[in-house]
Amino acid sequence: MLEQLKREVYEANMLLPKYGLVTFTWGNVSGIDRESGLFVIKPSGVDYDKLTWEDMVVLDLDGNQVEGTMRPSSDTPTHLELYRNFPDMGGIVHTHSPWATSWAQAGRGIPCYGTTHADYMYGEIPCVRNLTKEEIEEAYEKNTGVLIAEHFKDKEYMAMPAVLCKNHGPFTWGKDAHEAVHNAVVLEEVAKMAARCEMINPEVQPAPQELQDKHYYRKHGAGAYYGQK
Ligand SMILES: O=C(CO)[C@@H](O)[C@H](O)COP(=O)(O)O
Repeated sequence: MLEQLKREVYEANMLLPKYGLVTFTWGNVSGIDRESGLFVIKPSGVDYDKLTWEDMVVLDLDGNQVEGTMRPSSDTPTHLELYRNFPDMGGIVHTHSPWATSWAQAGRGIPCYGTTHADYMYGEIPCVRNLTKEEIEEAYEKNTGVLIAEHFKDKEYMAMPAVLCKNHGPFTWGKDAHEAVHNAVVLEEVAKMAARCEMINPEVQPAPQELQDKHYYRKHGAGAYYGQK
């Protein structure tokens, strides 16, 4: 079932250690087949050097595991919540990449200080609040997705394919698993540059809006914006 998607999602997962976004078994990538309403995700706790494409787990949008013997990623409920709320998302990545996770732990969004950021993400990369004690106890991973969905409701979420979850880490997305990983790599680079930028100049200001617009729209076309629809 969904062999091609499993291979794509497996290859996307293998890019996480390749680009230095994960240590040990941290992180996970999924991809969805909108026609069947089934998505594929990495199994939980499996070393990347032991992972195979046949290990990928298949679930439906009710969260039922329809194929695969291994336990799906512990973050599956978050991926599921995002796929259910955002129809243009074709692939989702979660990592603990160190620079992006540092901004998440600091509870700060990442301002757009330059064109590298502006080429991919329109404006400040948001950091959403902590979950409440009740939200954590009720359903931590699901409510992480609910929180992200609340933030991006009625926004052009594909113009800002990244979010930081306070005291946790980043999630990114794209039209497919590979684009979601590309955005995860960009996020980590941008997080590193922004942190260093503030170290070099604590008074640094975001890049002029016209420069941000020029770069974002040149790459994505006019009309794609991260604001109210
Ligand atoms: O965010 C977390 C843990 O805080 C997860 O991303 C783990 O780091 C990976 O979990 P599995 O995908 O292996 O279940």
